[in-house]
Amino acid sequence: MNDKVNKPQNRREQIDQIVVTAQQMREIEGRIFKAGMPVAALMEKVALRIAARIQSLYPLSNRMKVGVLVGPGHNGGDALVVARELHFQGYEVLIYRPLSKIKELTSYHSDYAASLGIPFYDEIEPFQECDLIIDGLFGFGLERDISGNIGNEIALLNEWAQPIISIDLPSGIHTDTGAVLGTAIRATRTLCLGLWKLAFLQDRGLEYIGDAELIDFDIPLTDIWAILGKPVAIARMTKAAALNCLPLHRNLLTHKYKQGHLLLICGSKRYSGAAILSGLGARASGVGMLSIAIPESLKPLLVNHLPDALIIGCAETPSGAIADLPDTVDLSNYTAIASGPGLTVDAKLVVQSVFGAECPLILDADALNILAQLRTIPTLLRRREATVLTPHVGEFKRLFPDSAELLPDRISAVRKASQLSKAIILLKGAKTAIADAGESLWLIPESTPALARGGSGDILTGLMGGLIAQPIKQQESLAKIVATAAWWHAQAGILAAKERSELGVDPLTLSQYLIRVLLALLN
Ligand SMILES: NC(=O)C1=CN([C@@H]2O[C@H](COP(=O)(O)OP(=O)(O)OC[C@H]3O[C@@H](n4cnc5c(N)ncnc54)[C@H](O)[C@@H]3O)[C@@H](O)[C@H]2O)[C@@H](O)CC1
Ligand SMILES: Nc1ncnc2c1ncn2[C@@H]1O[C@H](COP(=O)(O)OP(=O)(O)O)[C@@H](O)[C@H]1O
Ligand SMILES: [K+]
Repeated sequence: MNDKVNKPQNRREQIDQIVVTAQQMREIEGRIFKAGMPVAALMEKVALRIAARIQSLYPLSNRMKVGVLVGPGHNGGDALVVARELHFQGYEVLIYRPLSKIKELTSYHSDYAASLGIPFYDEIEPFQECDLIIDGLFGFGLERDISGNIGNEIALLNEWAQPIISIDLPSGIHTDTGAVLGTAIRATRTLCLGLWKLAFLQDRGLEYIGDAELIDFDIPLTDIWAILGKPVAIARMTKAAALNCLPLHRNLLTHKYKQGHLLLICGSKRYSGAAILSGLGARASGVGMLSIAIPESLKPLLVNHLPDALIIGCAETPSGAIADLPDTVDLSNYTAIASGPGLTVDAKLVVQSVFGAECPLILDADALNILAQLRTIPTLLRRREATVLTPHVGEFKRLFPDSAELLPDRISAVRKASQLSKAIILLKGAKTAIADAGESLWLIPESTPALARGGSGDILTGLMGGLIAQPIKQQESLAKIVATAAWWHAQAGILAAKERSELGVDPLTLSQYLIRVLLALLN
């Protein structure tokens, strides 16, 4: 079983971890062309794979009318090759080509398609009859807003019911930020070509991208590393990447204190459930020892739910928040501390008291609000050990008002905040992003809106604390372990949603699916 964990990654596993900007994609392609690959040959190869995929998704039935939207660049060129192939396979094809000034290679394909008798149109109206639309208007070459008539025609097209497959990117979506440039195609599915573009990992463009899949066209890994460096600065957290950071196999001679000791500081009279949920998340991590500091009056409740945890009753403020940790607590006993869920901002003293701890510190929820009151950046810069912050966008804005100006470009915003504060920051969302002070950036590519539910973040805090507390392979960075926790959490959500529907993923259920994610990996 250990062999499974240590096995070298195959090409597809490596490709799946890579994310590029438009500029990087251009440079990588540039190397391929410079090495001798003809541009036309590459276009043919890519487009044949796209055509094959489209045929498997939409097999030819008696009547299948396909509308192909063709832009002025090589995205349009790809679309024309697809149009030609589908025509030869017996699909009824029509082409919308709104711009007459087009690149040379694209114009050759355009001439040939026309010579075959495929009809061309410069208005969208006739395409309402189509069973399927293929969007090859713009790919990663789109630099300015789509304007004028094309914009209006896209808006009209978006109101129709037939499926739309976008080639490379939905036309109108910015390759790096996911922003809508004027108007954009709302695709049912997008076939991303060669390497994942950044837009697929930004929340903003997701509603336009639809289902996303990668069409590999054998870009040599050496050309990728030559442009991106190795290890890459921005990576997608996939199963293959997570494998090394999960505590799947224990040392035979281990004992409980060797498996990490997490201190969770959470809960208040007002929010007692948050303490339970964080505790359940931590328990699922398999951490050797779990201590939970909570207001004294919650002790019976916590013992009831987590009999395995060491419950530390703390003095309470008049509002029922933790006033301070008891003198008997020695912070040097823990391998990680996680604080925040359910604390309320009245627990200011206790949050302040853990800043001096010499182990990784994870701050979430109210601990983040308290941090913002204490002045985020100077406070974090005084920390000697690593700090991990797990804000959602609202908390992020309170913590880092200056970096938040970069929103909705979440990736740039989280990276800047991390550089300024030297903390590892996990910005929650549909595509959660984890930045490590400019060192690395991890993105969680798969998740489910089923997780958008009060309390699911509390599970994540406990799980992450428990994972960080454990002895993970030394060469793995803390940011990668944080990203692994987020991956694990998201996978549990996906699995639970599959079996119980998106409404069936309450946080308690979510905590029970965490272990099933590991079981699936082991089997
Ligand atoms: N070389 C090849 O054959 C390959 C082609 N690929 C395809 O090529 C695409 C990139 O091709 P290009 O660099 O030609 O770029 P695009 O086809 O994405 O579009 C750029 C073209 O649109 C024009 N343009 C940009 N913004 C506009 C606007 N707002 N209104 C009107 N015109 C505008 C530009 O002047 C340029 O002619 C990829 O997305 C992909 O589909 C690659 O993925 C694979 C290899
Ligand atoms: N639309 C979505 N798609 C996928 N995951 C989501 C979505 N919305 C929220 N999440 C995830 O759900 C969790 C919510 O956490 P948080 O906002 O802290 O909630 P709470 O504090 O109530 O527990 C985060 O892990 C976040 O990434
Ligand atoms: K496109």
